[in-house]
Amino acid sequence: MNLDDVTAFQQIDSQDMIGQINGLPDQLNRAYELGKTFPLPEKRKFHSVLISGMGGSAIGADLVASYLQDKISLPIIVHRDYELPLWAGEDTLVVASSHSGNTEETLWAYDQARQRGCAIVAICTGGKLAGLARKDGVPLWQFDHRHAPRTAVGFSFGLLLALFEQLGLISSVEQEVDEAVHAMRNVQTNLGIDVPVTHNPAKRMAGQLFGRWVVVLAADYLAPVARRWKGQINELAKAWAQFEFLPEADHNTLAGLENPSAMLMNMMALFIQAPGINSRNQKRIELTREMFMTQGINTDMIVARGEGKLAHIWTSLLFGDYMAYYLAMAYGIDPTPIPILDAFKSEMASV
Ligand SMILES: O=P(O)(O)OC[C@H]1O[C@](O)(CO)[C@@H](O)[C@@H]1O
Repeated sequence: MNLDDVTAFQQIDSQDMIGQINGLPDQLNRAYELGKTFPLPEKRKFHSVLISGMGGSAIGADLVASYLQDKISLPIIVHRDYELPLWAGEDTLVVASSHSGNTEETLWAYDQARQRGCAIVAICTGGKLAGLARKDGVPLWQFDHRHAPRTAVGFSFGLLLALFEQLGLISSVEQEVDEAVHAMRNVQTNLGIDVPVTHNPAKRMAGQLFGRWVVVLAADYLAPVARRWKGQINELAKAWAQFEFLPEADHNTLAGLENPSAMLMNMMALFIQAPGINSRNQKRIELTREMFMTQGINTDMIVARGEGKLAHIWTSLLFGDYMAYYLAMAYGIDPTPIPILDAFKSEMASV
């Protein structure tokens, strides 16, 4: 597929996924402002925050947790499962985050949080979770968004940020949000569908990844961005990908670069770098990449843009979203429907 053939894109992309990706800076801004208008739980003093969600509704929580690691004194745990940990109790704020409001793991966690007397906030577009929150008098943060949950990452992130601010758990990050939005708009000028391959790094990278096994590596506050890249490659391009976090990967993954050699020769390792991450981790990224190359593995580096952490997170995330979109186009695959995940959900609902 010619990655400059915009007419062919329009035929494949049945539900305007590219429109959603283009709209992410506005979405982030809107969500952050909207979150400042929503109701809070009565209790305001917590020892911990647990955010329950899956897939596209969990990744925003990962990003918030790592962005706030040096800004908040409470632990934030992202929970992608049914049973809540024993420590979750009356001093825990549980945020149930589900775009559809119908994800069974999140509804299960919501139910347990109610039984344990946790303070709860429900974030969703509707569904069962909205109904339960209304019935139970739980603060309901309902937003309007009619596309796939993974395209609502600006909402799942921006609403949580506003929640923490409203609760007084962090000081205002408005300036950083503005800077991130500005930096995203800047990088978009090189990433859009009208920008030809010769000037478009996301298209070029998609060309490199076509037919390859992909691993994305990152450290520090960019670790969840590697996870987002992996999820977007899976769900948009219907392609295999994995993520690895540094420094941990230097203590095991590196040792696995020998076998099976045929598969490793078909691998592409992507490293996400930024000037704001711990200087030892920056060094590790360079050295780890060198080790991969010495083993004969193809690599590439993505350098986050903008000044602050939030801009780094969002510019590198946005690059990944465009790249995954172009990879879907290269494979000739509609990036929005995820039939196998839907079929699996129905199967689970029937047993
Ligand atoms: O945000 P929801 O509606 O809870 O869905 C969670 C995840 O489930 C999926 O629909 C697939 O199972 C993902 O696309 C989504 O991110």
